[in-house]
Amino acid sequence: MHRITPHQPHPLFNTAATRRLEKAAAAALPPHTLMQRAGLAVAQLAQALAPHARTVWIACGPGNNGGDGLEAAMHLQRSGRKVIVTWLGQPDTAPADARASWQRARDAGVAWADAAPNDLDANDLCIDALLGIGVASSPHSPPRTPDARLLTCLQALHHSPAPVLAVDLPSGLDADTGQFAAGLTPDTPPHLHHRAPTPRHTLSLLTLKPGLFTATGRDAAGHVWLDDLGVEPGHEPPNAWLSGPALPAPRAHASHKGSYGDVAVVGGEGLAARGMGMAGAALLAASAALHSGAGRVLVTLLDDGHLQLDPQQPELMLRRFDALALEQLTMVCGCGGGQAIAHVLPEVISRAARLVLDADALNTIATQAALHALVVARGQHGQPTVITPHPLEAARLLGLTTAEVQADRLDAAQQLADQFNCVAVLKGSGTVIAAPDRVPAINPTGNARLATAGTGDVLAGMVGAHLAAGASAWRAASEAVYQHGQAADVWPAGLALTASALARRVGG
Ligand SMILES: NC(=O)C1=CN([C@@H]2O[C@H](COP(=O)(O)OP(=O)(O)OC[C@H]3O[C@@H](n4cnc5c(N)ncnc54)[C@H](OP(=O)(O)O)[C@@H]3O)[C@@H](O)[C@H]2O)[C@@H](O)CC1
Ligand SMILES: Nc1ncnc2c1ncn2[C@@H]1O[C@H](COP(=O)(O)OP(=O)(O)O)[C@@H](O)[C@H]1O
Ligand SMILES: [K+]
Repeated sequence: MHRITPHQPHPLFNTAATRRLEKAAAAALPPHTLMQRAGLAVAQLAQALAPHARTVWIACGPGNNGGDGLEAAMHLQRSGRKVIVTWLGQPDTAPADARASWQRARDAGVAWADAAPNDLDANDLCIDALLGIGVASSPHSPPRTPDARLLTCLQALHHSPAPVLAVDLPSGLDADTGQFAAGLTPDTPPHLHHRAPTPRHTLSLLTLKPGLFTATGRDAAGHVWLDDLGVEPGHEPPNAWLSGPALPAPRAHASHKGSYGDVAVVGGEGLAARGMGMAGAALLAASAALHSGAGRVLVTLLDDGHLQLDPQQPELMLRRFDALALEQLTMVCGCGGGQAIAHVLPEVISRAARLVLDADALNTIATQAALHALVVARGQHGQPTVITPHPLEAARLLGLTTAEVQADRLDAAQQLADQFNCVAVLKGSGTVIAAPDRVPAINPTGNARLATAGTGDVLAGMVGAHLAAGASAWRAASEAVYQHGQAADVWPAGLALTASALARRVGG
């Protein structure tokens, strides 16, 4: 068993793949073995997380997730804990493994209760073994009204003053998408709790599931642990990867600014056009490219030559659009581009050597099929392209609603990559990186301090710098996304994270 950190990549397996692995492993082992291993792992982690707990309340659902909880209850009771179990199953209808563990918990003498004890405190522990990968959450399956006792237990776990250890998954969370099943979403989003959140842990069993790392999964899961129950994934291919850090890229002594490439940022509609000056977005992207190590950074502002120099960043070279040698440049196009970006997009998409499309470039492409076709053609000509939409921009590109994009972020990112024939970065908690014919990746770094205007522009500039230095579109996107999130993760407490400060720190 080990805690999952962003320091190395991990394969992720969805429910169907996990079920196949479970079936193959179970067939090769004596009956009940996997549940015994799962329950023991849960009990061991519970002891480690709450060594001084007076009471351990274990909420057990009717299926095998509940069985894991019952098995853990037996171990914890035997080790001298005060264990209270609420079991929503019935001996005559429970799956065979869960029934066997119920019997073992009974024999060990655990206490049974209909609901959570009302005297739990921060030193105690709750174990959430209500629902695991068996949760039926497909939007296509008929809506079901969850049973009242299940909802009461879920609420008790959600509002518990004691830390919560979830078995396999936070109950109700879909392992594939990181969204809660209908009717099982916690009532108060964590950011609206007016108290320090209680620690949450999830012990994922057999495999790590993608839903733990994207959409609402990160908040729900808390710290993620894995116990593979002694089962190797064998020939089962992962459905996604949790990204790891970039390989170090030492600079040769015999190198010069030309070795690290030229980035040109095009965007920043001027104030005169529509009364909405957006030069800042382009300057943020340019600053990030500079601090990420680009050899030279050019900036083309779509402001009719209003700004001639950024005195804060004299390294940035302002250029008129017609003075750019597009075929030699890594272009970062769209940050603060407004409507003005439409005039330059056809040329940029057709001619740029390497290209990052962000923000208003994407909004414009979403409305013009001819531009979409030009992006697709870049892939056919082997010209690297990365698109960096947030969920609303992704929805516009795909003709979906934001909710539909968020409902299955891995699938949405893959659709973007396939439809636009390029690397797609779907931003947000658990940013997804996808490319045609490649297993997608979920980024493990970053946090909500990034939820401030301009951080997306910073990311676009960073991707540009990586591309300019010679990385493939995939590497440029995944390394930049990782480093962008990592900068936020190590951000000093008490210091405001603003986009311009982030841009200055991204190079380490
Ligand atoms: N995979 C492995 O290798 C191993 C798996 N193990 C463990 O087994 C777990 C999977 O067990 P599982 O298949 O029995 O499903 P589980 O999560 O208990 O849920 C099924 C129950 O929930 C109910 N239910 C479903 N949806 C609902 C809803 N929306 N609202 C309300 N109720 C809903 C559903 O009701 P039903 O649809 O049958 O009426 C059924 O009663 C897995 O996560 C891991 O912990 C380990 O022991 C060992 C190795
Ligand atoms: N809650 C969050 N957790 C992790 N990353 C976040 C969160 N909120 C925002 N981000 C990141 O911050 C950036 C915001 O980008 P974007 O929405 O395009 O902002 P802007 O257009 O203001 O620059 C993205 O990289 C996104 O992944
Ligand atoms: K659970």
